[in-house]
Amino acid sequence: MPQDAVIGIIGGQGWMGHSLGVALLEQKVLSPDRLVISSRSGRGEAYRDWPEVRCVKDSRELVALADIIVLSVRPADLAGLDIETGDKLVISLLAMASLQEVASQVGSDRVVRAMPNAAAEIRRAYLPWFASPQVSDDDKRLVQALLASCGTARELPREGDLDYLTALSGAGPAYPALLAQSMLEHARSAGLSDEIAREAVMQTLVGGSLLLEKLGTDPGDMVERLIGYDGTTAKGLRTMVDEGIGQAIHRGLDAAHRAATGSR
Ligand SMILES: NC(=O)C1=CN([C@@H]2O[C@H](COP(=O)(O)OP(=O)(O)OC[C@H]3O[C@@H](n4cnc5c(N)ncnc54)[C@H](OP(=O)(O)O)[C@@H]3O)[C@@H](O)[C@H]2O)C=CC1
Ligand SMILES: O=C(O)[C@@H]1CCC=N1
Repeated sequence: MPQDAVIGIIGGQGWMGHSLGVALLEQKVLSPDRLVISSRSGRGEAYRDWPEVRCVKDSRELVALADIIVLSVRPADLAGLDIETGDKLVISLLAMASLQEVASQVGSDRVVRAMPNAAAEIRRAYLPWFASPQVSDDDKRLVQALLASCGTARELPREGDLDYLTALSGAGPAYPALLAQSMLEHARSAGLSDEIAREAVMQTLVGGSLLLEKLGTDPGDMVERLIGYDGTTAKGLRTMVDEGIGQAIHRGLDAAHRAATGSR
């Protein structure tokens, strides 16, 4: 990254914006004097440890101060952004807004679409991104370095893949939370105390996910291995599969994907 490049995050007090801003500062990818953030409600608590971070209310002021602009407002607020970035590099974190929509809203052709997820808060997000043809190789290296501060960043070959991943990885903790909620309800109804039920569910999900990550094999192999073991777990797995858990997940991802593509 150019030593003196200033990054501006529009919506930098929000959930994704502050996760990225704080990650960049904590990992010293950026010094605080090179970060500018904007939010209509002014300076919040997110940057209290870095008083050198400039916080402005007017995003046009941010655009004037920054060399690279990150858009982290809600999709519904995109049309209300009254900014003109010239040919500055713009990185949009917005769901649903295409490269073309972002480019025409801000007036730059150098646009990257990235899709974080809420695990950016603990630097464990998956962050796929897609760049317009006007984005140079140097720009791409910089984008990769900025996004990698929040987890695993990956350039995609097609914009459509980003719409798909908005539905899948963009949801972050949502689908694990749904599974956890259902397991927790069941454990409570079986008479376990809330404390033990929560501990059991969380340690099972976290431990199981870490093991799958470490093994690096197809998760289907683990399902088959446990079905082959033919014990208690096999009974649970077979019943869940027969009851249509696979179809329910596919239909849910289809619905989220349709929402992510909007009218495109
Ligand atoms: N949350 C998530 O899990 C994920 C979110 N995303 C995407 O990230 C983007 C941000 O989402 P998220 O962080 O959750 O949203 P938040 O509502 O937490 O943050 C949005 C921020 O934008 C600010 N804002 C709105 N309009 C303006 C404006 N005109 N100028 C300056 N600041 C403005 C708001 O502050 P104020 O009202 O004070 O201006 C707010 O702090 C969204 O587009 C979403 O699609 C992507 C993946 C996951
Ligand atoms: O639910 C949403 O709209 C946000 C954006 C993508 C994932 N979460």
